[in-house]
Amino acid sequence: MRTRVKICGITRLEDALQAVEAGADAIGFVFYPPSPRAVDIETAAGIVRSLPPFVETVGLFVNPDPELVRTVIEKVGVSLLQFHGDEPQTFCDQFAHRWIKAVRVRDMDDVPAAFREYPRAAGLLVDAYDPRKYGGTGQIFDWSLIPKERPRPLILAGGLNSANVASALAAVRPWAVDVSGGVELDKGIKDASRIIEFIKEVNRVG
Ligand SMILES: O=C(O)c1ccccc1NCC(=O)[C@H](O)[C@H](O)COP(=O)(O)O
Repeated sequence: MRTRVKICGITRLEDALQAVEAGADAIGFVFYPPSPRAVDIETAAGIVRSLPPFVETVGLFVNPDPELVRTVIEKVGVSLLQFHGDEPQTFCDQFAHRWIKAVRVRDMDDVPAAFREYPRAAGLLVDAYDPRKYGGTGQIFDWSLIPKERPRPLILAGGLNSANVASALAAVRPWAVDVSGGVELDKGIKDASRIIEFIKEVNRVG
């Protein structure tokens, strides 16, 4: 099975179109104002409306006000929600919309515990733990902490780039990979050649 690719932290139409052209399956928008990759609703809506069909569009939130999530669903039209904070399952499940949950991995039980805690999540995104940041850290973590046993799809994130993604795929065998900093020129500004190299490398390994 081909490994899916999500390019996260999109703030510009040209980056979204280049990601799709390069073969990205999903693009992510950060609706978390403290992030240097935060995007406003009007910009994200304009990007989503310009995309071809069959591209997953992901709205990322960190401990959001539910009203913000509803506004993003209604005005941007994202196809999937990503909760990247401390949201419990009851919170994530209130929007009648498909969602995934991010877990920042520090020890062996974090992933099994999250699969138990979020049985209604469409998948689990595993990311590096940093006490100062919820995500977009640019750091890899110890992939041996991810169990082989997974009841639902697992998405690997955290410090991935074209130089390390082959080892990551060999070690983890995830359903999908998620990258942000590894394909950027600057925060929120993607680099077409890095996106192309990254996706080429994922497809080479499979
Ligand atoms: O990207 C951010 O700034 C961000 C801020 C707060 C929570 C999540 C955030 N990004 C989440 C993502 O999905 C990133 O793609 C993921 O953390 C990996 O980022 P990177 O290590 O830079 O590839």
